Amino acid sequence: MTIGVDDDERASPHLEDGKALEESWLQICSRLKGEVGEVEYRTWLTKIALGPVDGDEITLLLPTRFLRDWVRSQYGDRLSELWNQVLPSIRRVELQVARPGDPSAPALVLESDTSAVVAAPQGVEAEEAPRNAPEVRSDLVTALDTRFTFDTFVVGKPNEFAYACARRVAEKPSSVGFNPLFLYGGVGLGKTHLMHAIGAELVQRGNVSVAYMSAEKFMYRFIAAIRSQSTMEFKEQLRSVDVLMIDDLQFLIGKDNTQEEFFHTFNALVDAGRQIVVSADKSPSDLSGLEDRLRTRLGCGMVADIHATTFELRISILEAKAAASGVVVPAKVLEFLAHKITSNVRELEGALNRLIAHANLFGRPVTLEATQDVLHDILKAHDRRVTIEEIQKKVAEHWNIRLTDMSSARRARAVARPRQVAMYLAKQLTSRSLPEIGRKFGNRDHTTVMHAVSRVAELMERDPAFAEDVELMRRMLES
Ligand SMILES: Nc1ncnc2c1ncn2[C@@H]1O[C@H](COP(=O)(O)OP(=O)(O)OP(=O)(O)O)[C@@H](O)[C@H]1O
Repeated sequence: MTIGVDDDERASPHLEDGKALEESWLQICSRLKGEVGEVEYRTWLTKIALGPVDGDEITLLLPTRFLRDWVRSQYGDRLSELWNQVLPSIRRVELQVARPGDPSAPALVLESDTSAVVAAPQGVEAEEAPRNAPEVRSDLVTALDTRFTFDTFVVGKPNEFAYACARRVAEKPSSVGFNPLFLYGGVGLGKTHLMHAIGAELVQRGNVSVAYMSAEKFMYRFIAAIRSQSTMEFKEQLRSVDVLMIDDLQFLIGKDNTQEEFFHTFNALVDAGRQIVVSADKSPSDLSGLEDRLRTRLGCGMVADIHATTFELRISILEAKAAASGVVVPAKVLEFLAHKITSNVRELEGALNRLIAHANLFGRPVTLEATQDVLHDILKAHDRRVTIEEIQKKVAEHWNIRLTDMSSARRARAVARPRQVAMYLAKQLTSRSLPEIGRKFGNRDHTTVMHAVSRVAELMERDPAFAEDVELMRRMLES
């Protein structure tokens, strides 16, 4: 991290003036903030304190080894460049750890003493550099995506519980009953978004170290640490954070050693009062393939699921994203997309983004016709091939009624309710009109179908068990 500067290029040092040093640092901080963004800056760079200057070298101090390594790997070169630009007498930047909690740790007072501009950091851990020592892996953490905040997360029935839990953890990490927070749900429904939002919120409040990574990354880092015989450093880095978030935990199924390591890290952090947030595609009890003791511990805090989106939520998400893009997308187009693309938010967002990009590129307004044209391939892939007959058959089987009752006149609830569900699913999963659906259900009127659709939607809102049943049915039919 040393950058060379010719002697004659060096400006006269102003290091006898502590203020110059402080001002230079402020200037550097402000430039870094502009370059890396507020969230990154707060997460990593506000933890840096000025250390002593020795000749042409300045020492910067970080509270943990983990932070030092991270800052060194991500910002080391840039810090050197900036120091040299702002204060050319500085040619080298040294990063050191000032042990937290050490009573002799430096007060980091800027003095206008001629010999020591900054109070000597007595608590500084010397940079150990034994030959052949393994490199400490500092690329443990994935930076938070600044787009994924609570503000940009659209809340609706299917995700309101998970959202409330995430907010709670961001406000009061490690509260009883919320540690760990386990978020689960299908692909592309917002688990990662919520985790990043927790991270962003915590970082904004300050003074909390947050580590987010996928379970896959966790495993690769762990393997790399074993290979380079640096598992102690790996453990130390992980265990030094206040909040650890691991995404897509299902990846650890069948990876016994990594699970074991994760289990110990998990216990160490929870025992030390740190917060853990985990996401997966299934609930802890359904993650067969994970060790029992790990599943048990994962289910000990708060388990929150994110359900498949409803039409209303898809519309709200599309509205929010269209508004943020600045492109006018007519309500008809949004409704069309929300009807057609029901799989997950990622695909819905992808389709809208493509429309918006197209509109921007050609400067043409978004119309229903243009949408069908631009999204031709996506819409084709989403064309539902489920038939009303299949729906009737599956629903009848599930609720244990006769197939003929789908079109019979019987009105007993045990028969009428499954029939309504089948009508609801027919509306959701096929492109048939209400009268067409009615005809398939014993020549019923389209208003009967309309009533069935709204009745089922209403019941789903009121009764989560019923909603789960219907959702399950839908997924089975779609797959
Ligand atoms: N409620 C929501 N409001 C706004 N955007 C959302 C919402 N839910 C999901 N998204 C967006 O959808 C995309 C996919 O979400 P995300 O990556 O969080 O899904 P995931 O559940 O983690 O999926 P995976 O299982 O593939 O990891 C992201 O761009 C995210 O911002």
